[in-house]
Amino acid sequence: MLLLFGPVNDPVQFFQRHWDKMCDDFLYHSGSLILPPIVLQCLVLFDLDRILHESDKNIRLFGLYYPTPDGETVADDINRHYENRTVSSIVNDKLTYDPIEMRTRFESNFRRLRPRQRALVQRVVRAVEEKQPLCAFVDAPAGTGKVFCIETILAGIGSRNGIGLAVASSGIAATLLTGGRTFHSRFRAPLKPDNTRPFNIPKQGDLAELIRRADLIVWDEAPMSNKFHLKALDITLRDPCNSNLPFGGKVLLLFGDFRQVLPVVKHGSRAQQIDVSIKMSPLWKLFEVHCLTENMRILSLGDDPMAQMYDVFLMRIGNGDHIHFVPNEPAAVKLPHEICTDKPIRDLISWTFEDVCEHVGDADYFYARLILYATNDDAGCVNDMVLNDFPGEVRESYSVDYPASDDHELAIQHELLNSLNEFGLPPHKLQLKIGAPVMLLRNLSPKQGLCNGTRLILKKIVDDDLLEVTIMRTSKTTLIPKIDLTSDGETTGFKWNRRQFPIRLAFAATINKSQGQTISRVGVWLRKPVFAHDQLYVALSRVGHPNNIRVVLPDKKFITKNVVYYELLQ
Ligand SMILES: Nc1ncnc2c1ncn2[C@@H]1O[C@H](COP(=O)(O)OP(=O)(O)OP(=O)(O)O)[C@@H](O)[C@H]1O
Repeated sequence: MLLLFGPVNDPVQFFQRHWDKMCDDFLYHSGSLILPPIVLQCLVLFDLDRILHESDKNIRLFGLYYPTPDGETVADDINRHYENRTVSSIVNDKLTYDPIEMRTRFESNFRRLRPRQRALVQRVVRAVEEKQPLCAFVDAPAGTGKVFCIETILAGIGSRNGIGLAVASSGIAATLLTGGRTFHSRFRAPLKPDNTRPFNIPKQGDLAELIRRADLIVWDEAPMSNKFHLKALDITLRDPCNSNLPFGGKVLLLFGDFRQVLPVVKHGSRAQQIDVSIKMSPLWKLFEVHCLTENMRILSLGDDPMAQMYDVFLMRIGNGDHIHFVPNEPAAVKLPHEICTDKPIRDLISWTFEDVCEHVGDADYFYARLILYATNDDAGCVNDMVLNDFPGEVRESYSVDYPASDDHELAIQHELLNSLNEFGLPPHKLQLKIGAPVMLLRNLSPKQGLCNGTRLILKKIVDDDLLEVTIMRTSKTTLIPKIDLTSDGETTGFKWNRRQFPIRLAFAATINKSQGQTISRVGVWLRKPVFAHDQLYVALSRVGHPNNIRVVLPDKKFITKNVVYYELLQ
């Protein structure tokens, strides 16, 4: 992580000083065998190289080389021996599951599938068994069992010793899938989409081998991605698969909901936003569409009429079915008074974070609670208010800000940079308290579940450059270093860096950040109304029952705006 994101000025010296602290695993596995330091160094370098490859980097880029010419081969041989591998490590990683356990999971889930879920799973498993190409899109509104179906399909493939690659457009969604990776990291896709070039995957490399051997590719939250990425994936898969069929003849399964956040087009018009949707891709016509319609979260509540009514209401919000809401105001919607209040934000904070002082550091408590707002202007304000009431001493971390170029004229503008509070960057003056929730702002290690949007609990400030945190969803403890985050330079006209912990407080977050997260108690602060497609639906659908949500609106009639791009929902 330090090499990828951190301020390690001299990686070679850093390695020489610390390599011996990184070889505990190898010493443990070597048992009675004594490995000389030079071999241990090779093993550490080999492991580093493997980790860097996940981010499309390698040790040589950091000036690190094996101490002997055959170091890499020696390390690979030893690793293969320990792990009993016969194929490349990247493929091996995908084959480490137990097929018997997979069969048990598949059979247990399969019995519970609802009719539409079952039809989908059977269709996919049959295509894989018969090696038939398949392109399918699964329209899955919130709670209809998308993750449940994906996991069932992956278990079915795993039970036959097959390989299923699970990717997602966002880091958060990737962490919910077994072996999930972001689409960008798995396929080495550039952030700026280009539909004319394949992704950078050499045909003879490990990744190409993995793609060739994969029986299935599942892509969750596909509607959040740009149509050019779909096209580039098509071109990319044909080469390693030696096939001219679309997507190399693979079984490709896209999951998602067009009622959710769309691909980002900065300052884009409605037409531009719609145009980049995968639905506008010429490839879209190849996809057969399956619909999951039963909200399993609501079904699990039993025969609860309020939950059922809330489900119907949510679908109307998502589909922009406003006709009966506010006559003559197509973008306006009157929210039910049961979920609304015009009381001050302080009341919303007390309701959402009830008895917060008794839950300092309580991961389950904070995982279940979040306040959402629509615009970035409101960022910080709610977080600061809650932090004020939160017990404990305020700890401050100041960033070091500097222009990305060496231009001396720019170099004197530190104070100006310190004063900027750009979206996606942590603040210059980061105020924290031990036991408070924070949110990660970068995909540090999707494999460890450290993604942009991952919520954490701050456990300890180890020193000025390191935080000890607990990942809320898994309760695992990990370390977060200070890293260099680059601003896109939109405000300043030039790019600049901020060296800071890549986090923000997470009592409150934007609606967009909450996508894909199930939260038990949600406060929505709509001081300013939503501005993007189906943001209101995303906010309201985080919960399955009206008792678990409170919306603060400035309008006493509880009328607010709902933005829906109907073209994408047809
Ligand atoms: N057929 C099923 N039988 C029993 N439980 C199910 C079934 N399908 C889904 N569930 C359960 O319903 C809940 C919601 O399912 P899941 O998380 O898969 O939905 P989702 O569509 O991914 O939701 P979201 O997009 O809101 O995160 C989960 O607790 C899941 O285990």
